[in-house]
Amino acid sequence: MSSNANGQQGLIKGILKRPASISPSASSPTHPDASPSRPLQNLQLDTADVMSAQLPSTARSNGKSPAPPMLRKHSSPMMPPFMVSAPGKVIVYGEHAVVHGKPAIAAAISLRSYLHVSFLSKSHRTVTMRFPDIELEHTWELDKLPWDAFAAPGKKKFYYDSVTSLDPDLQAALEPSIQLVSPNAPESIRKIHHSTACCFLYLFCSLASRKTPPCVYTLRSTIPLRAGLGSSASISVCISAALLLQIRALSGPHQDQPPQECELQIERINRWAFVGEMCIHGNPSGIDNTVAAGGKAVLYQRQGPEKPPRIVPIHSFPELPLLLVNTRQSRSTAVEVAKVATLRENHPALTENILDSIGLVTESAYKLLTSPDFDPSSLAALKHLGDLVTINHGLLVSLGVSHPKLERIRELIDHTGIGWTKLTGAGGGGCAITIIKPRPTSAANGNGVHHEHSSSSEASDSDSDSPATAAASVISSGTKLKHRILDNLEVKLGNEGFDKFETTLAGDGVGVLWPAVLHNVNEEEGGEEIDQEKFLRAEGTEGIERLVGVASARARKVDALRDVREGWKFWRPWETEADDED
Ligand SMILES: Nc1ncnc2c1ncn2[C@@H]1O[C@H](COP(=O)(O)OP(=O)(O)O)[C@@H](O)[C@H]1O
Ligand SMILES: C[C@@](O)(CCOP(=O)(O)O)CC(=O)O
Repeated sequence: MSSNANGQQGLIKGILKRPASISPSASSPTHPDASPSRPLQNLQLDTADVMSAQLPSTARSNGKSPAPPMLRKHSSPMMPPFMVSAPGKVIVYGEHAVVHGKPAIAAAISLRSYLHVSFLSKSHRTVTMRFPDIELEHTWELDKLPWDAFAAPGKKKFYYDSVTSLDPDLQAALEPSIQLVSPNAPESIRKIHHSTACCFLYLFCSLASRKTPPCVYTLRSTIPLRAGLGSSASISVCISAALLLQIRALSGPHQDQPPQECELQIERINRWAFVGEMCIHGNPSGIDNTVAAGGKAVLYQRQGPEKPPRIVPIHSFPELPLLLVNTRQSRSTAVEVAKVATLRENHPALTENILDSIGLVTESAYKLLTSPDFDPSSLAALKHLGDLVTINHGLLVSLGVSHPKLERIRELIDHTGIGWTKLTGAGGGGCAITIIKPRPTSAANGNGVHHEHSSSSEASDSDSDSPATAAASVISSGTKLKHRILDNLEVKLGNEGFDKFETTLAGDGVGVLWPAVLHNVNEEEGGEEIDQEKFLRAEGTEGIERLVGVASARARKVDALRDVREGWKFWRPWETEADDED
């Protein structure tokens, strides 16, 4: 790839492609997860030095061919901005039963948070958090942050450490800096701002250092907040990944990274994201950050109070088109969980049976997904997964955690025959998900409902679209019909006050755009830099996705499923595994 306008792109790519290197004289002990392929040994990286580090002449620009040697640019120490991104999640099977020890499956969705990191000249000595989704903006003076507390003997944590609880002394040391945030906001808003600020500062003070270059962290998310979609885990993963990249504690992402190495990077990000989640939630289960960091899907099962939960990645979970509808009905997870507990007290045998059945639903899905014969493109396999969605919803209704709005959404969607629908998460409001059928006409829901959209007149209508659409003949008529159904549905759902999102299930985890430059926009001039102001001005989900180079299959008018994310790189252990098998 050619270098960008300021000539630093090759250098930055090189930095990303190598694990944090050490000077030969460094005498730090070997850290626990060092491996021959990951010669990471330097445990206390000096961020300022690292961030102006020189590309070794052996670094390669694209993973294939050697890049021309580059000289250190003493006169231009400022880094171009970079971005990281992480997905939200849905529970596909097993919510509520998971509280009672049964397994659940959660998967990533293509709604994501995006964090833009830009650097200021050294004279600034500040760090700024710009989080407009919650109207939060704050600048701290770097020298006034409690670095000594975080570096004190017994307190200092390293990037490879596993931190499973927040340190009350460190929380107390952060308190004065947190109290500076939004002092005049109403109490309810201040609480949200303070927990987000705590998430950011705890990670910043743990991973960065006093010598960190002045930075601005700008965050925007396309994930609705507090709707059970893991928005907090997604931002925690972004913050963790950005800081770990800044201190060069991550290798890649790059194309030919072995699966174990991908997993190591994901694990490292995930550990710190869990710390961020603890700042926002107190006692998170860890499932949301695990999915946001690693992507795809995981099986999750509690193993009692003393043991850590069982978390098994499901790399074979297929990427599926998913319709997500937000009731916009606020609900409390605690209230819904308590409802099930009460039902269990009043009707122990019945409730236990329902919970067991939900456990069986999850196990059936897991068995199918991990079977050696599993063919994600087979209609029978998709129908099996879809039937399990329908059964799971019925069981959740029996537990009393649905809501009239969720039932209304299911009714509207079932009527179109477009897919299999269930509530997701705690219920009592929140969101519904629909796994979309490949061909809505032939795969109608089979319960005798008349499908207004499956008439032949509609199908032929869709074939005689405008010249522009017709020219995009790569879209099959089945897909056009599906789009038409979805468009009609959007109007109906919108009229009733629901928000509809067309997303993808089981996609990528954390992603990196380094530097924050898009190339196909303006190739001749070295691409277009995504600067902080453009990022802040982007309008809504569409504006953000367009700015950061995301083009959905639908926007590209093709039948393909996966969104194109131009320039973005991901750790995809499943892809390398698949390649190895070839
Ligand atoms: N886009 C965002 N910008 C800033 N903070 C966010 C954002 N998304 C989530 N958060 C933080 O996470 C909290 C929401 O977490 P939570 O209530 O668990 O909802 P969810 O189920 O979506 O994770 C917010 O109150 C805020 O502290
Ligand atoms: C109902 C439950 O199983 C899932 C709650 O999910 P959410 O809060 O809607 O993301 C509770 C839990 O697992 O802690």
